[in-house]
Amino acid sequence: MSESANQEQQALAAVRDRIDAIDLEILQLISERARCAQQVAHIKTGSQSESVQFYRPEREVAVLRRIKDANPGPLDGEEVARLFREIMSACLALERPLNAAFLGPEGTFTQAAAIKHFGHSVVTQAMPTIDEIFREVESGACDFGVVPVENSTEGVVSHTLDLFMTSPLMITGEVSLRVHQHLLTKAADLASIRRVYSHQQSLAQCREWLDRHLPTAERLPVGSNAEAARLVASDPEAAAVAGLQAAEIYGLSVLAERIEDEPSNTTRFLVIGKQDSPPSGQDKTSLLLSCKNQSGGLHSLLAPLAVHGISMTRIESRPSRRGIWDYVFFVDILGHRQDPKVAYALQNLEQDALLFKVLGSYPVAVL
Ligand SMILES: O=C(O)C(=O)C[C@]1(C(=O)O)C=C[C@@H](O)C=C1
Repeated sequence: MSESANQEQQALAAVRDRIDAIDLEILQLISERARCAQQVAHIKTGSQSESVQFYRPEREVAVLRRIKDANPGPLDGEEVARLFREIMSACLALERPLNAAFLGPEGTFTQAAAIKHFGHSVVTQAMPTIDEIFREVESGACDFGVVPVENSTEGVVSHTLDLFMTSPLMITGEVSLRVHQHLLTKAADLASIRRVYSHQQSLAQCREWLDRHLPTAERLPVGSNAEAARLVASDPEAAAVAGLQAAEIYGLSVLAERIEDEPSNTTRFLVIGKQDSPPSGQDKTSLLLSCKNQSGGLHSLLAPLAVHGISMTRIESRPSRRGIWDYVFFVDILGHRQDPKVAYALQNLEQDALLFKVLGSYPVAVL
């Protein structure tokens, strides 16, 4: 070995020794943190309160925001927050394992959203439909559910919004996920593909790519992308539009990567549960409203938001199913329903609205 190669080996060994020592220190500190979480659980279990809440969304975002603010680098803030997300997830599982229902089968973007929000220690439970996610949480069989609500390319998932009209569940969190779609198959080339399966939203997100590269293949909408991947695993003339997780789970190869028409394609998911979240300092509130069907009705209904200086981040209308041309509005505003300004505005809104329901206040997503 040359002199310079020898020096390089020694330098490398010295840094690796330092890394080994640091890892042991990190391990000691993580273990100490986990013991603190056990103490928290002990205090919570002994409390007089009727429903013990192990999962505290407002505390979790406070921890993640503090870590991001204190991050000295060189790791990126998002990256550091993701690491702490996992540490907290493991600590919570030690207190009490949490389970979350998602739109199955295994490998969907909804499952990825659940893991992004709760960390890998959450026990995810696949449900065949969005309705069943709601039912599973309503019955108490699952602590939380994760449902898709809107996509930046394709717009709202109207079925999810419709379910909020009748469900007693509340929104306790939101998750945004960059969605990359891939063409997964057992076929050797594009020419062998006769059928393309996917969820209808995903087919729509890749419409231009499919028109260009697979113009004659039949497009077959199914319940989820992962379901499409499962079907394709036994059909050599078919392809699925789905995420990488599905390729791994169903043993498919990726024939084309990132085939979504919009590179910034993002899907927003909501976390639903029996309670919403206490204030975290940076929150959103989702409302379900309807007004009298008369000219200027919506304008005057929303006036209290402007009067109290509250920002509206989203409004969607859906047929109310009470009569034709009768609509309900899904409105997101910045702030928590317990913030004084928001509370006043909501009081005024409630007086004028035909239908007024707070779907929940929840922390603005950190990751
Ligand atoms: O602070 C709490 O209430 C905890 O239970 C601890 C902890 C954490 O690990 O920091 C774990 C789970 C909760 O969701 C929030 C925070």
